[in-house]
Amino acid sequence: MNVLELKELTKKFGDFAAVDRLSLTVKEGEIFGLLGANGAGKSTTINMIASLLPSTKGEIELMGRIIAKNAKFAKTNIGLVPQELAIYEEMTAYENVHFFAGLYGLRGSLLKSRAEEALAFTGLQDKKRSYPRDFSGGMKRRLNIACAIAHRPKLIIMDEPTVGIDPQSRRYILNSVRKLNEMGSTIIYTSHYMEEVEELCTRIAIIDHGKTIAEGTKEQLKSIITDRKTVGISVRSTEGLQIDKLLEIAGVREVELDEERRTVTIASDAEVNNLNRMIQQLLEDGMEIRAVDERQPNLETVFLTLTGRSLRDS
Ligand SMILES: Nc1ncnc2c1ncn2[C@@H]1O[C@H](COP(=O)(O)OP(=O)(O)OP(=O)(O)O)[C@@H](O)[C@H]1O
Repeated sequence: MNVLELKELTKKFGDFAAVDRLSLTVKEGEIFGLLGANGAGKSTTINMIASLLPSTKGEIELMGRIIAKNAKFAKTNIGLVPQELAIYEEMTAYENVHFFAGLYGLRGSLLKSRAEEALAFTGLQDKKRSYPRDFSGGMKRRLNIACAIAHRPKLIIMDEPTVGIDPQSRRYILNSVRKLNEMGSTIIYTSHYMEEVEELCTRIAIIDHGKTIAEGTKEQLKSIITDRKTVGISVRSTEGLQIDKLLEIAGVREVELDEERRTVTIASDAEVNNLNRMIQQLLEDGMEIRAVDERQPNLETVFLTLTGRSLRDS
């Protein structure tokens, strides 16, 4: 079953299309990754799915129903973990979850028990009477999640839930995403951390300039670039290294120099046998070579190849 289908979804701010005829399908049971650089249109897309922002054009279907015509159905079946923390500092953790679960339509004793359950799920049961102003960043993020899941939505949307938190809380959140998925929720997970998306997501859409530029499993996305190889060469010092000379070598497409890690990364056409020539050039530049490794393509390489930009720097 398709849990979510976006059909030519468009959002314009004035003349600028932040989301531009974006189509994609999320199936039941998936952890679906939306991967894109800052400003690619991820949050705008999510805000439209969560009915927080009207679309300019196109359609959003949740389990076969158009959300614009089924507002209550959409509200009770979607849980949004927004990028900006949406919790009230002057309310206790329990009161926060109770309040949001009420907004999502829960009432009475069910509301109370589900609020407790969500706090337990996020490891905050001991803190239920505490105020979020005393929480660490990671605990606030967990409370933000508890508020979005108490009503047990079919579709949980997480907009960059691990931004700015410590590694331990990040691990906790990633594990929670997996558990929620195992318990039956379909998840949409947005991030510009390629490693997270690669680790968690069963299918991924790469978004750029408001459009889906590639969609598929990790393996399918990587197979787009099987005609490329990436070689990483570590040297003792990068001083004197001539990037333009490396770029003149047959087959070489891109050269990236990391002075801090003292490595040079060379992307090249896979079928051209040019490793000897690269090494020879580095030796001519006076480099002392420490290690050479041929890297498997990852989502970062896919992104770089499709958009011409690095996910981090753009
Ligand atoms: N209310 C608005 N008015 C005008 N432009 C907007 C508005 N909201 C978003 N934009 C623009 O739309 C584009 C997409 O923004 P969006 O926040 O959806 O990107 P994103 O992929 O979520 O990025 P980030 O990772 O930084 O959250 C950006 O260029 C942004 O400046």
